[in-house]
This record gives sequence, C-alpha cells and structure tokens, in this order.
Amino acid sequence: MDVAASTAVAANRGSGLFVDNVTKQFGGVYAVRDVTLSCEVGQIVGLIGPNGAGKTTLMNLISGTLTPTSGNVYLGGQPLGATSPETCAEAGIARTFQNIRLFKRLTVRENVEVASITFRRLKREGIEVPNVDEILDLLGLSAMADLKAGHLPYGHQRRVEIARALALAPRVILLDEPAAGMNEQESHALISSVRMIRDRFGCGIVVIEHDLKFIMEVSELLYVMHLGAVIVSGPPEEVRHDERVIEVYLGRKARK
Ligand SMILES: Nc1ncnc2c1ncn2[C@@H]1O[C@H](COP(=O)(O)OP(=O)(O)OP(=O)(O)O)[C@@H](O)[C@H]1O
Repeated sequence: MDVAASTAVAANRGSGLFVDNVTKQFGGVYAVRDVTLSCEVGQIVGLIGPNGAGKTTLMNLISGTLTPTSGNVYLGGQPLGATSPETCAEAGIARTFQNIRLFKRLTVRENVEVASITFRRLKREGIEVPNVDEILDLLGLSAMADLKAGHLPYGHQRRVEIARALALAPRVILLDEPAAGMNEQESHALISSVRMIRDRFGCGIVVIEHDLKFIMEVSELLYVMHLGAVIVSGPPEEVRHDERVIEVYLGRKARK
C-alpha cells in the first residue's frame, strides 16, 4: 500500500476526513470521478489542478453543498451521508469560499461573532466555544476588529473569512484559494497563520490554491486533480517532479 492509501485508511478509522471513491456527475459531465482523499486531524493537505479540474466541486461535496452521485465522505469514521452545509458544520467541517462571502457592513469582530453564535446553536457537545479575541489575534486582525469588513483590503477580508470558519470550531477546515489576491508578503504571512491554526486548534486543513509556491510550502500532503480525477498524490517535493503533473501544468513531457 502506498503512503497516500495507508494515510487514507488511517483517517477512515480515525478522527479526520476521508473521501472514499466519490463521483459527481452533472448530466454527462464527470466533474469529480472516483476521488479518494484523506486529511487527518492536525494535517495540512493541498489540492491543486488546472481550471475545471474539479477542485471546487470536491469542496462542495465535502461541505455538503452538493451530494455525491456515488461514494461517501467520512469524518471521524462516520459517514456524512447526503447532507447540508448546516449538518456538515455540526459534524465539524467549516469552509471559506473562492468568492469572499462576508457581511461587509458588519465589523470584523461582528462577522466572527455571528459564526460564534451559529456554533452555539449547533449540537456539538463537549467542544469548547472558541474565543473570538484569540481567533482575531491569531489571524492578525485584532487591530482592525472594529472596522467594517467591506472596508478592508482584499487580503485582510480573506483572513476574516478564515477567522469566521474557525469560530465554528471545525475538526477539518476547507480553505478555497485563501491566498488569491494577496501579494507575496501577505501570502508568505498566511503560511505561518495556517500552521498556527493547525497547531492551536489541532484541526485538519484542506487548501485549494492556484499559487503553486504557496501550496508547495504549506502542504504536507498534496493531491493533484485533472479532468475530475486525482492523478497524483504525495509529499509536495515528490509531486513537484512528477511527469504527469508537469505535463498537465506545462503541456509537455518532463525532460529526463
Ligand atoms: N453545476 C454544474 N453543472 C454542470 N457542470 C458543472 C457544474 N459545476 C461544475 N461543472 C463542471 O465540472 C468541472 C469541474 O469544475 P470545478 O469548478 O469543480 O473545477 P475547479 O477545479 O474548481 O476549477 P477552477 O480552478 O477554475 O475553480 C468543469 O468542467 C465544470 O464546467
């Protein structure tokens, strides 16, 4: 059994996320085809692929926005089943979106507090209510906590989205293009924040990102999708040199 497959089996039994042979068809189009993926609690997993590879559809399947045509998503060894974003949050999955979805007229703190109120409504016994101030501090947002979210630069709005997802005390958090629109300095700082989130909250983190420098540095395990399927998975250093990945990204065979 290879590394990815053995990790997947461990996650299925353990407390992490396990996507088991999931397919999503829209009519005749296979947006996601037979995808198996795992993210253990405490692990940072990257997901890359060219436009249309199926990454967002996969995120939507994990977070309950879409229902798989076949296959299952497990969290902590329990199938999530055909479910909604609300029940996924209840199970412990939170996400951010490619297109930012903040309450722009509310302050940064209020945006995070709204999520905190949602968390209290969820039936998640035995899980400590996350501290809003601590989350703001972790994301470097304390100094702008009382500013309207819509007035912040784009990179900071992305951080507020992450803060809001963290207020749901997720076991696994899905970050959809968190570095989009950030300059190099901001995306470098985001790498430290993602690691701190993992260390402080002990959650699993799945990151979709087009910024290859960012994803190679932040991920411990990387999956590459193409035309709906996972074509390669493994440590970023190995994936980076894989011929199939070079071909998909650069449209040519790797030189020997
Ligand atoms: N609701 C839908 N109906 C029909 N086809 C869809 C639907 N959603 C996605 N698709 C198709 O599924 C495929 C995968 O799309 P998806 O958005 O998941 O890719 P992606 O890897 O996230 O791309 P990008 O990096 O551009 O966001 C594409 O061919 C897309 O056109």
